[in-house]
Amino acid sequence: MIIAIDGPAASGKGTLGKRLAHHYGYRHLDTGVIYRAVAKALLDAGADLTDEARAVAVAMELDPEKFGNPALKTQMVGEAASVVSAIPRVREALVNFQRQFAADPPGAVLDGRDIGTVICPNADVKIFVIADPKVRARRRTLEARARGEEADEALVLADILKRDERDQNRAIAPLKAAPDAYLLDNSHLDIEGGVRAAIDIVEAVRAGRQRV
Ligand SMILES: Nc1ncnc2c1ncn2[C@@H]1O[C@H](COP(=O)(O)OP(=O)(O)O)[C@@H](O)[C@H]1O
Ligand SMILES: Nc1ccn([C@@H]2O[C@H](COP(=O)(O)OP(=O)(O)O)[C@@H](O)[C@H]2O)c(=O)n1
Repeated sequence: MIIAIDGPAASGKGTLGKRLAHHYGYRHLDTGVIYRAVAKALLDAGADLTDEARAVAVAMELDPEKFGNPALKTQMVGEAASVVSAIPRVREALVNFQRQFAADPPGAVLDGRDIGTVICPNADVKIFVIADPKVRARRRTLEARARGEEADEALVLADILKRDERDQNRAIAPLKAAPDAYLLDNSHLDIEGGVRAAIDIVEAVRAGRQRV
């Protein structure tokens, strides 16, 4: 089974993806880290984020072993990721890796922006996670502070809104819910509540299929 989770910045996709994968014994891929890794490599090299040839070359040489690097999680890298991810050839260079990850047994949970629409349009279950922007900003701020970073909630909110706007309006693979995605509003749920709601969605889809 393939579970696709999409949604805006800091909506809780990664948390749900990880927990769902654990629940079902599947593998989990946070696809945001892939774009973050491309962005960080360009930033580290002092390269222009819009240098298409260079960005594509970096995307083709990514080392998945390094996707766990905590330095990928910063706000600056997230913002840069949103710029490089709008380059069509960068996205194309990363499609096969993601689809292969999704296809490998025993099953997979992928979270990102275009999983249900572009990467895995035939996913068994698609969930589009949303949460009030202020709630997302609060949670992301607490997360950054827990890592020991300084974070101003108003600036975090501005970053989230700017990234959502860019991700929704780009020409290729924009952030949007697939027509057959289930909406999960995480604003007023704690993590356990969100996980239960997501499992309920998966189980409802499975039960519906068995009836057919
Ligand atoms: N339902 C929730 N209640 C409280 N905090 C949450 C909830 N879901 C996620 N979080 C926290 O919000 C932050 C963003 O969640 P994350 O899963 O990283 O989002 P995304 O992958 O969409 O960017 C994390 O610090 C996470 O622990
Ligand atoms: N499938 C994906 C995942 C991320 N991205 C881009 O990568 C950026 C960082 O993604 P992320 O999922 O790590 O961001 P957060 O929601 O964790 O803040 C996003 O703002 C998108 O521009 C994308 O274009 N497609």
